[in-house]
Amino acid sequence: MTILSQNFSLVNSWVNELRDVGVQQDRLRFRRNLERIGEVAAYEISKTLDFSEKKIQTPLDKITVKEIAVQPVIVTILRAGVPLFQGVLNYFDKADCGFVAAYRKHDANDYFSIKQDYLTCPNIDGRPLIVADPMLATGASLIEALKDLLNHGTPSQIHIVAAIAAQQGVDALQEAFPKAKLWIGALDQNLTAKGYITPGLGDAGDLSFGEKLQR
Ligand SMILES: O=c1cc[nH]c(=O)[nH]1
Repeated sequence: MTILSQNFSLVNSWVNELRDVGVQQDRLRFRRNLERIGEVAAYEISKTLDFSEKKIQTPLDKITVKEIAVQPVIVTILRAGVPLFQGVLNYFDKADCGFVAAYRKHDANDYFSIKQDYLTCPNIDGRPLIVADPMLATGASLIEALKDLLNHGTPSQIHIVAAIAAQQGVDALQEAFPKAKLWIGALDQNLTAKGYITPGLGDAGDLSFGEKLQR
């Protein structure tokens, strides 16, 4: 697991702004900070990919260069994942993309189960798979989405990008997918009874796009 804020960088400032109630209501800034974390994660992931040689012609000469051998597939879970996903896609601009729709269905006691009702993805066989999910809380929706994705093919690598992860979600994910590499903005220790990361930042989907109606 790589914690992108561990060595103190701009990522710390972006995560701080995501968390800060005095700043996080600025939706444009909130989404852009998620996007920036996605961009940094994409850059770090790119260092772990396979590169192959190709020849290009400059205006002056031919040159042999190194290029990403196989473009990744980037997947996100709607709707909260969209800004982080956009950041990863900004850098991996030749990637293919997939989408999963999942939501927490709450019962009368406010316990929730994960309902996944849509998945579309291009061929992931032999390609790096990057899943962008901003809040890795229990890991339940991510694990379910990944299991479903792996019914569609076998990626060469699995990378998970999150802005904030809870230790419980990290543990669950690492147990279910020991080979997956995690790239997270910051690691928090706790979850509330309702499955929110604490201190966390609140509801990433609502802060990005407005408060949803409960269903
Ligand atoms: O803390 C959390 C957990 C899941 N989703 C969120 O938006 N926030």
